[in-house]
Amino acid sequence: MSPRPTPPEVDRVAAAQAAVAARRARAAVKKSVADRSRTALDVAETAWAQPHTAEASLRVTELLTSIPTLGPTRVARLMQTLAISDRKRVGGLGTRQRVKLRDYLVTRAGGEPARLVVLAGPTAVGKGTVSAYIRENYPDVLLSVSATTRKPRAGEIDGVHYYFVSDEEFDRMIAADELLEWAIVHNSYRYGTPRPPIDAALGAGRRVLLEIDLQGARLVRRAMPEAILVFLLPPTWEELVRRLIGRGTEDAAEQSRRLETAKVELAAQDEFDVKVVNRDVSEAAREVVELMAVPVSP
Ligand SMILES: Nc1nc2c(ncn2[C@@H]2O[C@H](COP(=O)(O)OP(=O)(O)O)[C@@H](O)[C@H]2O)c(=O)[nH]1
Ligand SMILES: Nc1ncnc2c1ncn2[C@@H]1O[C@H](COP(=O)(O)OP(=O)(O)O)[C@@H](O)[C@H]1O
Repeated sequence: MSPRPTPPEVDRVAAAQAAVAARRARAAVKKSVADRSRTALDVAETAWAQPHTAEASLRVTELLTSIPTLGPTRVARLMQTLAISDRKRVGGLGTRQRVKLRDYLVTRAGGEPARLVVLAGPTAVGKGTVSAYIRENYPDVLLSVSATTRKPRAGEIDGVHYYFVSDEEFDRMIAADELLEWAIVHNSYRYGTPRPPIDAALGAGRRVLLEIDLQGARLVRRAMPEAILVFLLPPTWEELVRRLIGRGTEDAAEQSRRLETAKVELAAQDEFDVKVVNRDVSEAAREVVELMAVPVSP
C-alpha cells in the first residue's frame, strides 16, 4: 500500500492541478476570443461589401460585445480609442473608422494587421511628391523601390527611384516569382514591385508604402487583402491639369493622353479603402502615415 500523501504534498498536488486548470481555461478564453473576433471580422467585411444586409445595420457596440472579455466598460473605452460614436452601425462607418476597426479585429483574431499601404491616384496628382516627403520625413516607413524597363530620367538614381532593368531581367524576375505585382503602365514600359524586401520588412514589423498604378493596386488587393488601398485625389480637376502641365515632363500629346487616362482612373476611386486629398503635401503625407499606425489594444 502506498503511503497516503502528507498534507503539504496534498497542497502541492492540488496547486499543480489548479494551475493546469487555470492554464487550460486561459487557453480556452484566448481561443474563443480569437474565434469570435474572426467571426466579428467576417460580419464587418460582409457589412462593408453589402450595405443593405442585417450585418450592416448591426451596431458596432453589439459587434464588439460579442467578443468574450469585452464588457460594456471596455467597449466604451475602445469606441473612444477607435473614434467611433456609440450609436454607429457597422455599415455606417467612415473609411478610417473601418480601417481602425478592421485592424483591431484582425489583431484580436490572432493575426498581424498589414502595415502595407498602397498609394495610387491619377497621373500628376502628386503621388511621387507625397512618397518622397514620406521617405524624407518618416524614415522608418519602407518605401518600396519598383523595377522598371523604362530608361532613367536626369537625376534619377538606380536603386533609389527605381531599379532600372532590361527587358530580359524583367522577364527573369517574373519567371522567378520575384514580383508581388507588375503591369504595363501608360501603354509603354513594365513596372513591378519586388517581393523579397516587402516580405522582409513586414516580417520585421516595419511599415511599407507602395506607390504604384491602379492596375498594380488591384493586383496587390488580390494578393494581400489586408493591405490598405489609398487613392490620392487632386483638390480639383483644374488643379490636376495645372500640376501635369506645370511639371513639364511630358509634351502636349502625352499630356492629353495622360489626362484621358486620369479620367478613367478617377472613376475607380470608390474601389479604394481611403481617399486622401493632396492639397498640402505634408498634410497628405501625414494622413497616409497615420493609416499605418500600430493598432490599439485595450
Ligand atoms: N503597377 C505598378 N505601377 C508602378 C510601379 N512603380 C511605379 N508605377 C507607376 O508607374 C507610373 C509611371 O511612373 P513614372 O515612370 O515614374 O512616371 P510618372 O507617371 O511621371 O510618375 C506611375 O503611375 C507609377 O505609380 C510598380 O511597381 N507597379
Ligand atoms: N500638394 C501639392 N500642391 C501643389 N503642387 C503639387 C502638390 N503635390 C504635387 N505637386 C506638384 O504636382 C506635380 C506632379 O506631382 P508628381 O509627384 O510628379 O505626381 P505623380 O507622381 O502623381 O505623377 C509636380 O510638379 C509637383 O511638384
